[in-house]
Parts: sequence; C-alpha cells; structure tokens
Amino acid sequence: MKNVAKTAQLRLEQVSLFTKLKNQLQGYPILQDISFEVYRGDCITIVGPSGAGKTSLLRLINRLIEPTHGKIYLENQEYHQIPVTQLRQLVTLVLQESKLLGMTVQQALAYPLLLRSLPAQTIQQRVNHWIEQLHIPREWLGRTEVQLAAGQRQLVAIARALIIQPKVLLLDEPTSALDAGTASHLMQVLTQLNQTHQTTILMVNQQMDLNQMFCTRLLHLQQSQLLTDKTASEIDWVNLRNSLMQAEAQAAEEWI
Ligand SMILES: Nc1ncnc2c1ncn2[C@@H]1O[C@H](COP(=O)(O)OP(=O)(O)OP(=O)(O)O)[C@@H](O)[C@H]1O
Repeated sequence: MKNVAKTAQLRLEQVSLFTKLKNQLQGYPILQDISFEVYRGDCITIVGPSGAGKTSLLRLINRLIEPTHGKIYLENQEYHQIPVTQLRQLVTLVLQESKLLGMTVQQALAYPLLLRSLPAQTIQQRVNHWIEQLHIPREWLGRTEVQLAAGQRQLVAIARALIIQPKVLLLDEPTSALDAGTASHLMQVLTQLNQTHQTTILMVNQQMDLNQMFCTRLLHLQQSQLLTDKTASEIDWVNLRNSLMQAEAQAAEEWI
C-alpha cells in the first residue's frame, strides 16, 4: 500500500534499459522510463505479455544488469554505493532456471550460510526449518541437480534464497514448474513470511488466480513501459485477464 509518510525500501527513478548493439549509439528499448516505489512488506506481482521486460526488471533490481538511464535506490542509498555482494544478500533473486552448480541439495542450501561462517548446528537447523516449511522431502538432500525435476529444482532454489533471510525477495515465475497444490502451498509460505517478517516480495507471476489470491499490489508492464501500478483492491481482474490475453496474442502475432 502506498504511504507518503513511509520511506520507500526500493525506489526506481526513470529507469530505462536499452540493448547495446554494435555500431548503434542506442539499441532498442527493453524498459523505458520506469518509476515506482516499493515499501517494506509489499507483496507485488509483475505481469505483462512475453517480452514486456518483466525478467529484465528483476535483473536490474538484483543488479545483474545496469540501467542505461535512471537510478535505483535501496533505503535511500543509490545502488552504486552498495557493494554488490551485500546488495544481493539483502535483495535476492531466484531465477526461473536456477543451478545448484554440481552441489547436492544439502550443500547448496548450507553454502550461503557457510559463507557467513555460521556454526554447523545453526546451519543445519535453518536447513531443516526451510525444507520442512516448503515440504521438501529429506531424501532430496543427497540429490544433485540432474536428479531433480524442474519443479523440485525450483523449490530448492527458493529454499536457498529464503535461508539467507533477505529483506527483498525477487522471484521470476516461482510457480511455473510446480503442480497446483505445491504452487498454492508455496504462495501460502511466502505470504506468511511476508506478513510475519515483513519480507518484501516482488515476483513475476503469470498465474492470475494465484496473483488474485495472494498479491497486494500489481505492476503491469507492456511493450517495455509500466502501464499500471495498482493495489489489489483497485484491480478489475476480469478486465486485466482479458487485456493480458489480447496483448499476449498480439505479441505472438508479432513473432510470426
Ligand atoms: N541481454 C539481452 N540482449 C538483448 N535483448 C534482450 C536481452 N535481454 C532481454 N532482451 C530482450 O528484451 C525484451 C524483454 O525481455 P524479458 O525477458 O525481460 O521479457 P519478459 O517480459 O520477462 O518475457 P517472458 O515473459 O517471455 O519471460 C525481449 O524482447 C528480449 O528479447
């Protein structure tokens, strides 16, 4: 919910991203003039047709890429003033296709905590806590990436992000490879985390039924621009579904 009295946790000011093509001063726009504020405890979903710039927006906020123009702030600090590793511990991104880099699930979950030199007992307690929360069976702990299905990998990647307790969690289509029951359970866990720990969630999610049930705010991107920024109560879900379907069909036609 927007509140002028509160300080924004994240702020994007007129952010644009252009492709850099050889022999061109400026390529084509991926994102244009995007400005919005995110407040602690927001649960925001980003929607829009394929190619609208949703993943690019998350990548910018995780500083995997740099904007061509504009600035991004975390709690009033400009991104360039924050060391990248520190930023990514506070603002953590789970991509759609996450890798375990040859580690077992146990190793991958423990690794970010080992880097923080936490005692072995604390590490195992946190691993146990999150696998229980996400209903990850203990027998997965010994498996590597190739021994996991896409949905199982997705769940492990989310557990690995949650284990470091970020302030802002960025998720790119977190439920895309999950069955309906697991997807709904994951959204409930995220909502609980959002409500009890005020963890801010910013996710790309095309599953509108889940968005309608769980998100408190929605950003609608279209053709590299921010079309609307609305709270859940302001959204006409039927209208939104129709306009997304039309935009998706149009985007598909442009590809043919
Ligand atoms: N590194 C890059 N170089 C050139 N073009 C890129 C790059 N990354 C993304 N794009 C282009 O930018 C546009 C937006 O891509 P992006 O992946 O952000 O869209 P999206 O809304 O997440 O799409 P989808 O729903 O299909 O994942 C697309 O046209 C894509 O081809």
